[in-house]
Amino acid sequence: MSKAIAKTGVVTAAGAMSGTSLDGVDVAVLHTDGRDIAGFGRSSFRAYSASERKQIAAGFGLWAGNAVEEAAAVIEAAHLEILRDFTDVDLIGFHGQTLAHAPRVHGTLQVGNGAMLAQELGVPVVWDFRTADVELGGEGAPLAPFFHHACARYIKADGPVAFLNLGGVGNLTWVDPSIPEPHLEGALLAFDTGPANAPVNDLMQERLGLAYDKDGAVARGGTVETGALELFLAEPYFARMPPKSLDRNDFDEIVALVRELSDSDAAATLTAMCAAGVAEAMQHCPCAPSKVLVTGGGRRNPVLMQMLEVSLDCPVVAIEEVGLDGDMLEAQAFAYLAVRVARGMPTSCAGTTGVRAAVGGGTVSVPDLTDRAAE
Ligand SMILES: Nc1ncnc2c1ncn2[C@@H]1O[C@H](COP(=O)(O)OP(=O)(O)OP(=O)(O)O)[C@@H](O)[C@H]1O
Ligand SMILES: CC(=O)N[C@H]1[C@@H]2OC[C@@H](O2)[C@@H](O)[C@@H]1O[C@H](C)C(=O)O
Repeated sequence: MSKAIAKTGVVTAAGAMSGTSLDGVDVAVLHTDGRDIAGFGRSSFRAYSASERKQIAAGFGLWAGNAVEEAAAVIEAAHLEILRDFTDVDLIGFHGQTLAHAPRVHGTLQVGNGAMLAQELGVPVVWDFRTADVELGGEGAPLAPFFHHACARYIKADGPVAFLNLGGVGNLTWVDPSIPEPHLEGALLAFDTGPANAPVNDLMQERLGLAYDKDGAVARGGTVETGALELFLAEPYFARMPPKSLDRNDFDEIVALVRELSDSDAAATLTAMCAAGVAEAMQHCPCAPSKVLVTGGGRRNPVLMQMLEVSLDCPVVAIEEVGLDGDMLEAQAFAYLAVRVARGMPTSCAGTTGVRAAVGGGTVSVPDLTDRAAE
């Protein structure tokens, strides 16, 4: 006996996301038919301990081996813990943890076994969202854009808007909500903008033993070193046309560009690099969006937000201004994508990952409840 997923109508899904900054697992509930947002449900966050963070980070950049298996075990245990509180949903979208991402060379690796989670939780789990896209020639990321299209319609945006996620890595989605499905390739342009908070976090950890530059307190007193900023913008990534995506550690060496600088000048310069990457990215938008809606932890950094306001030609606001939740948007996205995968709807297209045809990636694991029914 297995638990089937309804083929039509609004269902309730929970999305679980563990992002590149390794702060913890976000879980958020969404009511949707896979096309429109019918409503938002509750959400929760489960932080990683310092030792869990260390074990997961030991797997960064690796594709197999003990460190990867250990990281996967930590991811699975943390997700089981938080998701036990969400077994009343119809299905779960489980992103897992990206350990390595090199779509044109090796592929993409998100660890955590969704089939095991489905069996343990007794709820269907959709997982491994990125592999199919990469196998068909796509970047495998970003995948939130189809959800951004639904969000733009939900907030009744009357023209193009942009969603900017500032986590460890930055990603931008330009959306024209007036172009409906099934023509999303003309409605969306999305790609990673460059490093966002990851280099600042690494600097804070290395020099001050801090997890991040809270409220931009260190960067605030600093001066941006323009020479380092120019070297950063000369990186070939910025000359590439989208679609394009990044691994968390692709820009590791940029921390070296600020090695000689004081703590505050270095923090200011790395923060300015994040903003400059976004400014470069905006030039690719088919037309200017009316607003840039910022999600992810970077929206809490006033120094970064001010740099963005100065360097972009349109208003930049935290996404709460339009009534959405900037901490949970990615978790909600994977709830939305799970429903689409379960219903055979596409989750990426040429404008989002560069994949040639619209594809629906993901594995659906339905628990076998035979033993439970007999109990
Ligand atoms: N008050 C704050 N001041 C400055 N920076 C902050 C603040 N709050 C959060 N951040 C930054 O945001 C980061 C977390 O962002 P977020 O949770 O969006 O990342 P993520 O989802 O793990 O990453 P990604 O989207 O790349 O997968 C923190 O590591 C920190 O750098
Ligand atoms: C390979 C991978 O996990 N990429 C993440 C990462 O974190 C931010 C950025 O890089 C984005 O491309 C993506 O995540 C979001 C949720 C996405 O797929 O839309």
